[in-house]
Amino acid sequence: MAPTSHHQEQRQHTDLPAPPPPPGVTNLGDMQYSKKDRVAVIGSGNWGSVAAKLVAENALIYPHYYDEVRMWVYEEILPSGQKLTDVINATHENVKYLPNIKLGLNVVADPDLHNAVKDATMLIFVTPHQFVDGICKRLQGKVRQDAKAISLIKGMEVKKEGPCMISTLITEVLGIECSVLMGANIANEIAQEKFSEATVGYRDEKKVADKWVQVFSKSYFQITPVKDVEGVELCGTLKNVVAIAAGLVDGLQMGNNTKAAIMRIGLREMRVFSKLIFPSVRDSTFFESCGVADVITTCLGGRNRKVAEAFAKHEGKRSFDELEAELLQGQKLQGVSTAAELFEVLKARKWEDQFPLFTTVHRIATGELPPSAVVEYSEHAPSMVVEGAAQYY
Ligand SMILES: NC(=O)c1ccc[n+]([C@@H]2O[C@H](COP(=O)([O-])OP(=O)(O)OC[C@H]3O[C@@H](n4cnc5c(N)ncnc54)[C@H](O)[C@@H]3O)[C@@H](O)[C@H]2O)c1
Ligand SMILES: O=P(O)(O)OC[C@H](O)CO
Repeated sequence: MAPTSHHQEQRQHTDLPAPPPPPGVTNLGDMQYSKKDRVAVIGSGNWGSVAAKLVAENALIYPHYYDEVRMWVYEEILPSGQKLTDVINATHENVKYLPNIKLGLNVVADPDLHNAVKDATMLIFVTPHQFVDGICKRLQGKVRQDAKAISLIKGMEVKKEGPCMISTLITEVLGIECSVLMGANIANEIAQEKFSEATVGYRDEKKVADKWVQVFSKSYFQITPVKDVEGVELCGTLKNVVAIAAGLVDGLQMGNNTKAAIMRIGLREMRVFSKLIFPSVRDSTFFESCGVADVITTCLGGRNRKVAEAFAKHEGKRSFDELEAELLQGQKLQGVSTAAELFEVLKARKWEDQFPLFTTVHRIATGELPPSAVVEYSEHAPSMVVEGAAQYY
């Protein structure tokens, strides 16, 4: 049965004038007051829960949002025998994926995907990337055609014709516009309201980007809109492969200089790959939170780094899948599958030599190379430049 909202009495400030726009937002135009928006979050993992907390707080502050934020939960039974959704709705905490953080009384966990998105005008997609295709297919014909979407998902799909970004997949399957939000955003830190930044990538309409900026912004979470969906999304996607390399370096105890070198080489491959695939990608995007800042934070403190460190410590004898299950308890890595997807693209285009770090990470993850190979390719790199790429180095 679909859950109901218990929190109407919790709404605050609805009779007050709207607060000033957040930093970076110049003009919300008439969209700010013309109709109420209903926000739904599709996904409820570590970052999904934080996203729900952020938007639910803002939904109570701004009068032009409905209070209730529905969060679709992939239902599971906890060791206590209770359903995760029941526990979230009773305690207002995602005890499995974001323990000890209150999500807000207006976040309603809903295991029914169709009900979760019903009447929503703003759809936030935030699941591990491997599940989004199936979720979108289930949502076909079930979302409002005037709804706007945003993807917080760091990952991509590979189709016959090449890489397909998740925002594109959402647009293709659901027929609605999709922006992206990426950045140096380790979820647990934002949940604790520690200052950080993010980047919204949008395609055409700045007005739409401004709405997304508004609904996510807090004084401790500052967002810059950038008209470069592909650049922002590729940054968020590819940095997970660099994070695996950084974790291997940590596991091999190679020190800070080596790790900094891996981060630099990784950022360079991110930029070259992005620009070869989408020449419209802007250089400046790599200097936003979604670019260099996310590479840094993910290589210092992310889950991909953590699991790759353990993989190297075990000399590749325990698989990433096994270590992921043991170390992350249900949370998902994106870097290993992204390395495989990336490798498919590189192989199809005969670009493997052009991207030695990306290629080597994949070969290490599959057991073809030992973890130490992460630093054993770079002497070959400069001479290998495919046509069109030289300009990006
Ligand atoms: N956690 C972070 O710090 C962080 C920060 C920024 C971006 N991201 C990105 O956000 C996306 C979502 O990550 P997360 O951290 O919210 O999730 P997570 O890794 O914490 O949790 C995994 C989620 O997948 C769900 N799930 C498991 N099997 C499923 C299935 N078959 N179908 C659908 N869902 C299933 C689980 O219920 C859980 O909600 C990823 O692309 C990630 O890269 C994460
Ligand atoms: O924990 P990771 O490695 O999935 O990274 C989390 C975020 O993407 C960091 O911005």
